[in-house]
Amino acid sequence: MSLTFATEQQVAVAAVRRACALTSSVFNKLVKNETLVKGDKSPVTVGDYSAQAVINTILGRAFPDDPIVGEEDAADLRVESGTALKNRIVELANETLVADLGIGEMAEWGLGPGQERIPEELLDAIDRGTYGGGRTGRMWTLDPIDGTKGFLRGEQYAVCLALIIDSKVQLGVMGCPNLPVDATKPDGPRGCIFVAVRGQGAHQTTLTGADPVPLQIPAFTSETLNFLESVEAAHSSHSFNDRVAELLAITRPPTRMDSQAKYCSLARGDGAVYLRMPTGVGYLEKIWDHAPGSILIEEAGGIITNSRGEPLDFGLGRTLGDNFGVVAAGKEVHSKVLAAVMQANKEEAEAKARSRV
Ligand SMILES: Nc1ncnc2c1ncn2[C@@H]1O[C@H](COP(=O)(O)O)[C@@H](OP(=O)(O)O)[C@H]1O
Ligand SMILES: [Mg+2]
Ligand SMILES: [Mg+2]
Ligand SMILES: [Mg+2]
Repeated sequence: MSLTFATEQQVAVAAVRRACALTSSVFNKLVKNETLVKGDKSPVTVGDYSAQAVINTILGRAFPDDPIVGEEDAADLRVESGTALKNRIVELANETLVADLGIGEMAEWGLGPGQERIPEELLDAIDRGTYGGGRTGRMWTLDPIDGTKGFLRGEQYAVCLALIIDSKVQLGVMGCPNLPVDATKPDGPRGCIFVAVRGQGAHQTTLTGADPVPLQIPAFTSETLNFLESVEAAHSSHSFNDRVAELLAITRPPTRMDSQAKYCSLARGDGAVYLRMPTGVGYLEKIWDHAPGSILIEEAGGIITNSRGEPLDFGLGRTLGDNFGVVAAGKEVHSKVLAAVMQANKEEAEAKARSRV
């Protein structure tokens, strides 16, 4: 393991880039009967599974001793009723793995012509992601498609991968195939990769790795402040954000966007604040939904905490534990937003107490 994580970065970028090519082509071919419904009711597509199969295959070859905390598992594909879906996933994953080597890619990562896997190997690759996480050791965390709902709508989603060592995120790589390269040109070229390495900063490239741009969260004035928030009202409280915006006298409307593309947009200054407060249904946030985004924000000069001002804890297992939400913003803005979040929380608690008497 090198301290600069040069190899890890190279492997992670290659894996995310291949997965982005796969998900883009799946979107174009996606048909309804290839969409399952998991226990949590989120749509799990052939894209989620095959992207996890590809990335875990690459990680398994490059770093055979590293465990992976991945969102998906292959249980539904190992039963009779999952056969058709499994066959489609095997075909797609293999198509992606055998594509010609690109710049910075190595055949020993299981890539290139002739590197087809048998179905069992690909299902096992998906199940490499069942690691439980924890306080110590080196592990990867993967969300093969974050923002599945955005993906299905043809809007924003992200392929998200992070390396965690002893509970601290050291490397984050996110691929956003539908994100405009330049937010001021929404109809311009799309598709970006975001990379952050602890202590080494953050940058964005195109999906092919071209045009690297270092990322630094810019300063915002009270007139330019705005929120980034989930499209899905079930994932974070829109009304809470409205109240915080009111307390901060924010006039610009929020930008709604699925997935960790919100962290990417924040890191390059497309929006000023990412606020994700729980909706009160007891949902625990997952580490793969925040690990790469959190290091991107920190390396772009920002701060990310929960609504109590505490750092997110990536050492608790597959989840972030008790859900006190997420507040991410540039350094100066973060403290102001946090104060307003605490005020809004206090108001909510008081209103609740009043309704009880
Ligand atoms: N009740 C809930 N509260 C918060 N997040 C939730 C949730 N139900 C699902 N999610 C998570 O929200 C993620 C999407 O976030 P966003 O709203 O920012 O796009 C989902 O990731 P997946 O799409 O990878 O399943 C899922 O992990
Ligand atoms: Mg999901
Ligand atoms: Mg997710
Ligand atoms: Mg996902």
